Amino acid sequence: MRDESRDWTPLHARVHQELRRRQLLVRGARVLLAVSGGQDSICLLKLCRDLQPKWNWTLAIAHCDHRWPTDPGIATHVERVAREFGLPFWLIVADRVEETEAAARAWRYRVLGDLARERGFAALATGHTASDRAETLLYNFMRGAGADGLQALVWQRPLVPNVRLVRPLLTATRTEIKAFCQEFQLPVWEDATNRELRFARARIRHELLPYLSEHFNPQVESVLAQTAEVLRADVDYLEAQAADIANAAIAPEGLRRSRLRGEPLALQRRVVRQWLQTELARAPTFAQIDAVVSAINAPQRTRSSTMATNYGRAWAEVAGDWICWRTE
Ligand SMILES: Nc1ncnc2c1ncn2[C@@H]1O[C@H](COP(=O)(O)OP(=O)(O)OP(=O)(O)O)[C@@H](O)[C@H]1O
Repeated sequence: MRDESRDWTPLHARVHQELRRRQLLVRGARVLLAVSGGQDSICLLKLCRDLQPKWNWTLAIAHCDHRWPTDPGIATHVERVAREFGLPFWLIVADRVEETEAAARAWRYRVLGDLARERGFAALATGHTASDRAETLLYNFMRGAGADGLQALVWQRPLVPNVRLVRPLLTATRTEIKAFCQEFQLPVWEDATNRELRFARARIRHELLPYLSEHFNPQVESVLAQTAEVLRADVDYLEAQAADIANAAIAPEGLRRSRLRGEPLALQRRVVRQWLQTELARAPTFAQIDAVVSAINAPQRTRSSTMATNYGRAWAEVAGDWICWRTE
């Protein structure tokens, strides 16, 4: 029998190893590929198709039509590509045009997750890359984020019951992927790639990263992606520690100070953030978290400034062993 892996490029081999090492997709899995038509997801499609005989996967393609005026033709193109690759294809068309990038993404993940579950796919695979990871890290860094915000774009996570979202290309940079697509003359729909660029992070991609690469480190994208990877493991560990403390510290009365005293500041902040997330109408700010953290060792009746909570405007106040909410 012919060994297909003889024709593999270094990228094929790397993705194959990552899949195995991280157990992203098991042998024989049913995998739905999210294909936008741009270079990243077309590269994902080619790689998965080539690796398929080794893994014995069942593959299919899904494309979401957002009905953006700039998009005509992409859905038909992706459908044609699916036919060329001999794979089943599903097209999901939006009922209405979403206004923001975030709303469009939320809709996309929802409908793709539903489709995967209904059709019995255990995984939905996307073409996110190391470059996406580096951009997300820089973008969140400049907007202000802790380790949690910087380690965005994980290799895999649950999407809906019985379906995981997996990102097999997270070590590949966009430059590598472009070269791969050119080498195999893959049918990339350029507009789809450009559409991916028009949103908020376009300037990071086109101005900041090239500048950093030229003046500081040519490997900046891979290095930042690795930073995200390291932070991911740190965050997982801290979250697990914080969850244990939160179980004992958070109660209907409020926050139990004796359980938090003596814990490292990193864990105190995490537990307080978790508490505030359930109590406040909006995501807590760094200043709000720190105000409550300083109340852990503060004298009786110390109070924070007023915050918009789920019960109206209130402040956090020290009362014996507790930090509780008080209103006028
Ligand atoms: N219209 C679409 N139909 C199917 N899959 C899509 C579509 N748009 C994006 N995807 C999938 O999502 C991946 C990432 O694309 P893109 O960066 O545009 O989306 P995103 O989810 O908004 O990413 P980010 O979270 O990095 O902003 C693509 O490689 C593809 O797998």
